[in-house]
Amino acid sequence: MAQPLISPSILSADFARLGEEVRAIDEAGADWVHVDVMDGHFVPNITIGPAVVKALRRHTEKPFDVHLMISPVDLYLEEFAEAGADIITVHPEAGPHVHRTVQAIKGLGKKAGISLNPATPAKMLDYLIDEIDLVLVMSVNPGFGGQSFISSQLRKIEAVRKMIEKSGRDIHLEVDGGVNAETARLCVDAGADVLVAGSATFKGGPDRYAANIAALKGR
Ligand SMILES: O=C(CO)[C@H](O)[C@H](O)COP(=O)(O)O
Repeated sequence: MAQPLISPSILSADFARLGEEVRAIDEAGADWVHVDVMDGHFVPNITIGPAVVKALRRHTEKPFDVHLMISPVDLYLEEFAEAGADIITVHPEAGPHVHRTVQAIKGLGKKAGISLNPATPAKMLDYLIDEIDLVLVMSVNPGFGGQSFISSQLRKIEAVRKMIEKSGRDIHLEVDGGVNAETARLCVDAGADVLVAGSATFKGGPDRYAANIAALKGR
């Protein structure tokens, strides 16, 4: 399979040692660092905020791929941008004017992503595809790591890949949720070029990170 970029979700890292964990995945071959931001309102879990993103920034130069599962979202874009996010991904359901949210992210000089929940159709991208840098297909309902991959999302990945090709733009297609060495292959075959993996990266502890990332890349 083509080799995808791997963006380990630090949701599955040891939160008591987050800086070390970020350095360890960087050294183990992670391409990006995926930061899951949850507010206990848009999704039923609470994780981390911009202060933690800022504190982690000095531990790696790899791009910070920040997935905001918060509502309202517009209020916090600037803080995450200043904290060191490189890519900021939002859900269309997180506010009334998602096009404006994308413009705000771009206005902050950051790459903008749109995340599609399992029940959100690819069609949602029709009037956004010309503005964005990344599409994140959620292959679990957002909120928690360690869930099983929802295989109906493979059709959506294929549909989004076609939309990206038609747009002629350079847009990443990222998949998040239940990604392991086996589902990684299915996602890449369907058209994904970036894979988020929490459990499958961090399982077995730091000594395993390099092998886990290599397996996700299909090596
Ligand atoms: O966004 C997320 C949940 O909302 C996580 O990034 C995702 O679930 C990754 O965890 P795992 O690889 O363990 O499934």
